[in-house]
Amino acid sequence: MIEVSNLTKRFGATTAVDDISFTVQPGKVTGFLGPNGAGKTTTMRAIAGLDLPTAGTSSVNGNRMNQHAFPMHELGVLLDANHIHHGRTAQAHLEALAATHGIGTKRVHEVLDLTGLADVARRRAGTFSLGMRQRLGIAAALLGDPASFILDEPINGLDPDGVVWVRTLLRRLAGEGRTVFLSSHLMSEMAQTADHLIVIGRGRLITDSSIQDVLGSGTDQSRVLVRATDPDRLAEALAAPGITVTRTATGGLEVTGLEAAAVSGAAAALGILLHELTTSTASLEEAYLSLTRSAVEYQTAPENQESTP
Ligand SMILES: Nc1ncnc2c1ncn2[C@@H]1O[C@H](COP(=O)(O)OP(=O)(O)OP(=O)(O)O)[C@@H](O)[C@H]1O
Repeated sequence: MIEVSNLTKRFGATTAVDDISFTVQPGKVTGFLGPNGAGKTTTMRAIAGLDLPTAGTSSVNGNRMNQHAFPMHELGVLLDANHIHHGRTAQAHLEALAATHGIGTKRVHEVLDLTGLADVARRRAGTFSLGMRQRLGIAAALLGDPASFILDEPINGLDPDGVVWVRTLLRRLAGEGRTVFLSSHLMSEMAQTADHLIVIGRGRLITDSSIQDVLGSGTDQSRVLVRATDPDRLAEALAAPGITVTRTATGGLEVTGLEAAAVSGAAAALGILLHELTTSTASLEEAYLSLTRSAVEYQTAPENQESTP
């Protein structure tokens, strides 16, 4: 379990993390989201004991990181895949790390196998692609067989096979009862991997909820997409307070405020045939954008925004 209590971190005049508190539960994959500069990396570095907070505390498996005798057995950390000795082979890099904790070569070979790096174990890490460095970083995080993990953008640079592999690995680690905390900007991937989400913006906590709750908060309602033989008559019949019916560019109808069954019932009563009836819920991306709209530090102007003279 990872616990963060009233954590604040300032860099000079910049407050990177502003009095945030949350708990990352074991047995789940928890996603950590926020716009650029929101304070995710700073929070993760503080949890890992790499930076001292200005105020507040964090603990991993019940203790502060600097109180653990063997940190690698408590927390697997991937913060920067480039933080490797480029002249060392992958195997030598892992062996050097393992030696600091009395971990044997057998475990080094196990994690090389687990991360698909066995064939390149004797290549210098400096020649690795970003994806291979990510795998090496994950291998290092796994070395101590820890109960908790923090991973900053672990799928950055991975090919589709690698992305699926990380997803499967993280789900398995959570399934074994471990605590898994990861950041990513890839919403579609987060939606498939995480059970729970912590969202921050400008250093403050915005949301600490299950992924279902976050999805439910993104738009007011689900939408029903309809394709029918007589869309105009159907639209007229569906019109009522609280219900919006709009025409789509391809001649269908998008209905909010009504369940799919009610739409098909109205169509049947009028003898209108339906070619398509689909309920679409908000994507995680929509939900996330709506949650963080006011917390985006580096915002691009909407494409259709007119410039003021
Ligand atoms: N060592 C540092 N010195 C000064 N300012 C820093 C330092 N590290 C982070 N910051 C600032 O703290 C804020 C939070 O940065 P942080 O890297 O934690 O955000 P993030 O959410 O991880 O962003 P991104 O998604 O872009 O990686 C930013 O304004 C950043 O410029």
